Amino acid sequence: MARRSLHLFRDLYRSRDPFPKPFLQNPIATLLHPAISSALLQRRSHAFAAPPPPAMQNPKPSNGSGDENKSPTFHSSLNEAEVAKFSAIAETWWDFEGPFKPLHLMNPTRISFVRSTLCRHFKKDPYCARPFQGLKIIDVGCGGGILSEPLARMGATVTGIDAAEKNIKIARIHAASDPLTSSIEYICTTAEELVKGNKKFDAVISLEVIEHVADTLEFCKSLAALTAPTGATVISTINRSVRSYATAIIAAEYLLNWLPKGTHQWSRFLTPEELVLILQRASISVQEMAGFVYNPLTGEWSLSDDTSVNFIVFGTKGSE
Ligand SMILES: C[S@@+](CC[C@H](N)C(=O)[O-])C[C@H]1O[C@@H](n2cnc3c(N)ncnc32)[C@H](O)[C@@H]1O
Ligand SMILES: [Mg+2]
Repeated sequence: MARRSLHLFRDLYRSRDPFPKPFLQNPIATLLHPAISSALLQRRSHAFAAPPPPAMQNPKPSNGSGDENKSPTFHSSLNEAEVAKFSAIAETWWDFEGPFKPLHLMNPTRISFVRSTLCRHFKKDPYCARPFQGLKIIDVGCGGGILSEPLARMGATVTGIDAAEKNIKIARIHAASDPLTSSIEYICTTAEELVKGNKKFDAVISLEVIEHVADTLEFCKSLAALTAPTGATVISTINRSVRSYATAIIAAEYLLNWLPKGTHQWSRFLTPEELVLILQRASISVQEMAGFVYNPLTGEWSLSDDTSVNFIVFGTKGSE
């Protein structure tokens, strides 16, 4: 790996492209190069921009006011190849021993972060049964509804959106079996499409999605546009660190077979600093951050200060 890194450095300085693709895929080279973070930000914002999205199967959302044309234009952050990966295994969303087992195991921990940060922000009692009563929350990239359902059980009015129609179908069927979750509105669309309908939510939550989009800045701008002026945005993802290469890719995909091989591309991960900067550019200021750590002895996840692999951020609009 070290030798490969040296070759990549040599190629880097000979190349006209300041960051050739193999360089971006090499963890050691990336960590060693001081300018890599800002270059990656630039590259993610511009060079990786996706082609125009295919027409979604649902009609464009509309608030009926007829002023859709006044809303800002957001380019699609959709990466169709990434969405296809999830569509291919849509039937397994609610198989607790299947490819989404890590998300099921992580769910109580991430819900506890969401619950405490949102309750603090919206001055709700975190100890009552339905602390999110009265809040409109959107789960962007909801998959089969692993997060949407507990949000609804905690009293929120939930909208779940996902770019894959198959995921939405599974989510609808699963939610329909429980009166507490059957009110969830599931739509096959992207955040960018929904922005065109001038929709606003008290909280915009997108967990484990940003590492699968084509343009992180556009994606965050769409999340910001969906967030009400006094609302909150929560995002979780995986850090681009040597540890994440070893655990989230080598161990999870190749040694333990927790995830299908190729689920994640290490170069698409964001460091916490990069995510904070991107959100800042999208007018969201990060107020709280936590890491998730896995205990292999108990098989449980917990919140931690260690953000070296999985982490989650809570932000608010503007400079609040
Ligand atoms: C790793 S799964 C996370 C699912 C869910 N957020 C959770 O944590 O339980 C990523 C999901 O994001 C969806 N997705 C990826 N890019 C998207 C985009 N640009 N817009 C909407 N959904 C997207 C995929 O189809 C997939 O269901
Ligand atoms: Mg992921």
